[in-house]
Amino acid sequence: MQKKVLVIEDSSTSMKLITKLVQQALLIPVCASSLTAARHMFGHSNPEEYLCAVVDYNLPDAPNGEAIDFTIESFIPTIVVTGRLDDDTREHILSKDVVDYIPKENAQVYDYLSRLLARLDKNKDIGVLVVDDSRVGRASMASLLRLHNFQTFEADSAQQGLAILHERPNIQLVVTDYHMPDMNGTEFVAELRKSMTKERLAIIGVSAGNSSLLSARFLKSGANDFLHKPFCQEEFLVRINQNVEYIENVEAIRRAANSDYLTGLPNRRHFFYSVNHVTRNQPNHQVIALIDLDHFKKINDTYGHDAGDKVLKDVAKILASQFSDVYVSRFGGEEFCIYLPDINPIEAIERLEQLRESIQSRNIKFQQQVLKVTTSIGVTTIGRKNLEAMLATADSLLYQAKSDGRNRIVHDHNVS
Ligand SMILES: Nc1nc2c(ncn2[C@@H]2O[C@H](COP(=O)(O)OP(=O)(O)OP(=O)(O)O)[C@@H](O)[C@H]2O)c(=O)[nH]1
Repeated sequence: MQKKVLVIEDSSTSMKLITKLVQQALLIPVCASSLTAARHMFGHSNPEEYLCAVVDYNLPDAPNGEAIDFTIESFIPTIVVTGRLDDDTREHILSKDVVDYIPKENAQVYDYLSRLLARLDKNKDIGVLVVDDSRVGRASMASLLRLHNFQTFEADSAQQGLAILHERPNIQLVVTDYHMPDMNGTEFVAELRKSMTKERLAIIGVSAGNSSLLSARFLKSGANDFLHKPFCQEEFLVRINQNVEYIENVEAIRRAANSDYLTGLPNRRHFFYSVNHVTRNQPNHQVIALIDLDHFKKINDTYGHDAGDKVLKDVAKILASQFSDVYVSRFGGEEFCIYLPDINPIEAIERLEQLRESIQSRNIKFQQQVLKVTTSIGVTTIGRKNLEAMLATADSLLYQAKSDGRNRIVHDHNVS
């Protein structure tokens, strides 16, 4: 469900800018130009409907941050924007349980706000583990993380931390103290790095130790970052967000490198990588199917390239849903490939026949038109060690399916 953002701001220029950012983040702005209007608009709404509130510190009927108290008391995570840049205001704002404080210094603050809104929305699915034997230390870091919507887990020892990580695959970040009873922080980091890379799990070391060597030891043991205690709330959260963004960016690059831009299916390179892993274990039976759309050029020529793209996307969806248990790829153009390991060849051919029929009977909607397409499929059931050799056989069977009239399967099972 699309979440709402309560915006309380008396400057119409700022309101316009913030409203636009909220909409760009695919959230619904609920706008009020004063505290009174905000109370009226919020009424008895359910705070769960709101992702957060963006509140101006100084309003005509709330000159000293009273609107912040209202949103916090209403259980809405609160981001404060203010034109006041003095330290007293900053201290006053940060003494309250706000998500963040954004001084209106320059145009960059709106970029920061935009990223913050996107983060708050995404953070609800991200786990962060805090490992510290001090209950107070753990609780203070965990409560800051909760303000930023993270799913937060706490461990009072390295062993407990390892157990929680094992149970919670959505943990993307660990914040660990150095002094712990069973294992120190750098030993804990080294242990984690045995199974999880920096790109899969970010680790931030924290310590009150005076030695500047400690940060180097954490980093050399595999931590992504380090913070000296006591740290300021803003620095802690900025570092947390930066490290989470790093993991997300690496994942986005990995996904883009491995998938076909149009259909989202694994691309040829990734298919070879995954399938070569499986073939090394020499599965009992292996089936490879090469699937090629028939007379696809005619669809492009008649209805345009966008219509052709829509056909490719719809066919890819059918493939992905009917063969989610095996390996599917768009090889390029209008050609797809499926690799089925450990399968009875007859069952594989039946499944591929169902696929051919599903594609043939699908009404593909493009603008006001309904498009139809058929496929020719070459299937080799003679498993070989070498993937290229199986593909070459499937290709010649596909060629035969085309020359026999298209919209059919040609296979080599039990053909002498
Ligand atoms: N819309 C669209 N067309 C593509 C894409 N990639 C390749 N094509 C087109 O796919 C068509 C393939 O045409 P051909 O190789 O002649 O094959 P065909 O028309 O399907 O004929 P047969 O395979 O012999 O049945 C060409 O017109 C390419 O431009 C794509 O990503 N999108």
